[in-house]
Amino acid sequence: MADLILAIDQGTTSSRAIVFDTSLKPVAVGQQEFKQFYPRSGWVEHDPEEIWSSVLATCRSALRKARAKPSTVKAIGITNQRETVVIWNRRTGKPIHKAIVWQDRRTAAFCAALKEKGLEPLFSKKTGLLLDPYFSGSKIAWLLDNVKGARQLAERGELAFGTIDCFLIWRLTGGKVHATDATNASRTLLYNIHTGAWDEELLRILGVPRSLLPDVRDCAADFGHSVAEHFGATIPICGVAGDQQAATIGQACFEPGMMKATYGTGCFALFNTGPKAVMSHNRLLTTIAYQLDGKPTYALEGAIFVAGAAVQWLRDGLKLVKTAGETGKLAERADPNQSVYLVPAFVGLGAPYWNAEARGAVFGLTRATTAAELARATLESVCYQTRDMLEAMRKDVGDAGRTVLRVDGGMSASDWTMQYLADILDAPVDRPPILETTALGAAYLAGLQAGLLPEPGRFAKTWRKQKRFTPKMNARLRDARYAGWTNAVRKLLA
Ligand SMILES: Nc1ncnc2c1ncn2[C@@H]1O[C@H](COP(=O)(O)OP(=O)(O)O)[C@@H](O)[C@H]1O
Ligand SMILES: O=P(O)(O)OC[C@H](O)CO
Repeated sequence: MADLILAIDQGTTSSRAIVFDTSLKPVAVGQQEFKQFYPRSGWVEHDPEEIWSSVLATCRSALRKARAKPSTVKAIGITNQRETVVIWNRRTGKPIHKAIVWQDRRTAAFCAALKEKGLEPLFSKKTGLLLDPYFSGSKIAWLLDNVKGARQLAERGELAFGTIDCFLIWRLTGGKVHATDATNASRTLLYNIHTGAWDEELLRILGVPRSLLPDVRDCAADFGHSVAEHFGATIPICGVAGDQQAATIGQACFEPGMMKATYGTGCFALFNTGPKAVMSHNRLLTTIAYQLDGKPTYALEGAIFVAGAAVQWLRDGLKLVKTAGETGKLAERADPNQSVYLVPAFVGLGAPYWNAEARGAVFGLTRATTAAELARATLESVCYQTRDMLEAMRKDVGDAGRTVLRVDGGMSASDWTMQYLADILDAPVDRPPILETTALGAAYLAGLQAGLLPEPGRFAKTWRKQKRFTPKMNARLRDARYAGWTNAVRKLLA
């Protein structure tokens, strides 16, 4: 039987496992949604035990569907929702609390207080990030301060922190390996992206003991072996990257100037800046896109918290549609003369606004407004937010920002949205045949390390587009539509 690679994609709303062959064709998929906990307004938690059991179940299901003999699975790649924090007891392996999810805003006041003290430039300079509750650092501090006895245990070296990749590696290796990769480390607010080390000064400011933190490795590296009881054989774990970085790899954005945007729960655009860390002057993030052979490649990133999540809200909250896919058809029926704008600030606004306290609003409603206009406004909001990000990027990198955008993720399946995106950005939008580029990126990293797949340059040549969306809207209409959006955001933030 031919060799196989198992990619684990642990996302915000579901865990997926995809078995790939060594030409990176998906052979079988397992997927399981898990529970979201919203204990208070703006708080979002996951149960780490459910994350673990869903990962095990989806891997086993994908391997079963692929009829894979355990000995033919040569490598495991892991990609994950980033920033989400788990802290567990090193002796028992038990988490001390639920995972605090990247969308969680409970540390907004804590971050604001650090900003008041003028500390944001220091954090930005070292980590490329902003003092926003989005990132792991303030969530770790919250757990240490709010879970009884946690700080003492941490100071005695009895606790371990990890983003989801790290927690899964710990569990898969039977507690032998406490490690993460440079892309996940670069999202914590604790990791110096220039020196490639945990930063003692930032640890001190946030009150995080060094003993909590994992070892940081390349994206293609030795992360230990999964113990045999999980999948019937010991399998090397050798590819790890945060999901947005894995999508950048899966989209083969290896050259400076290449850009991808992934439309899942949120939307995250990464623009490759090569071996140079470009610091944004326009409220974007600087992050590690990937690290191979000890050399980091950097990216500018725009992060939007709500993209597909707004479509889910239409489906599950308002019950305007039965499936996410119906929103495109509904939007087509909308009255072109109505100017309805939805600003989906359900958990605040990310790039380039970074307003943790903002909440969503709809503007321009009339008696004539129907579900169709609301659906259109929802899909459009994702495109306008991408334009906001791109405007900031173009200011940072000039005309290099006027590039083709490679898209992926569940929402990129919507032709209506992708055409509107090309129109509003005034840039071509390319969609590959496989929208699961996140898992593909993780599989590629694992296959690269296992010696099954070629170096990035040759892998990039295999990238194909399924469809290009070319801008068709006239400039006057584009400017008017976008001006309506910026006006709506201004009113919301006033
Ligand atoms: N055809 C579609 N049109 C609009 N939105 C869609 C469509 N298909 C899926 N989505 C949205 O995409 C998201 C799922 O994408 P996915 O990449 O699986 O997300 P995640 O990895 O964040 O869980 C959901 O929020 C869903 O509402
Ligand atoms: O789970 P996703 O695909 O929405 O991605 C979440 C991001 O990694 C958060 O930074």
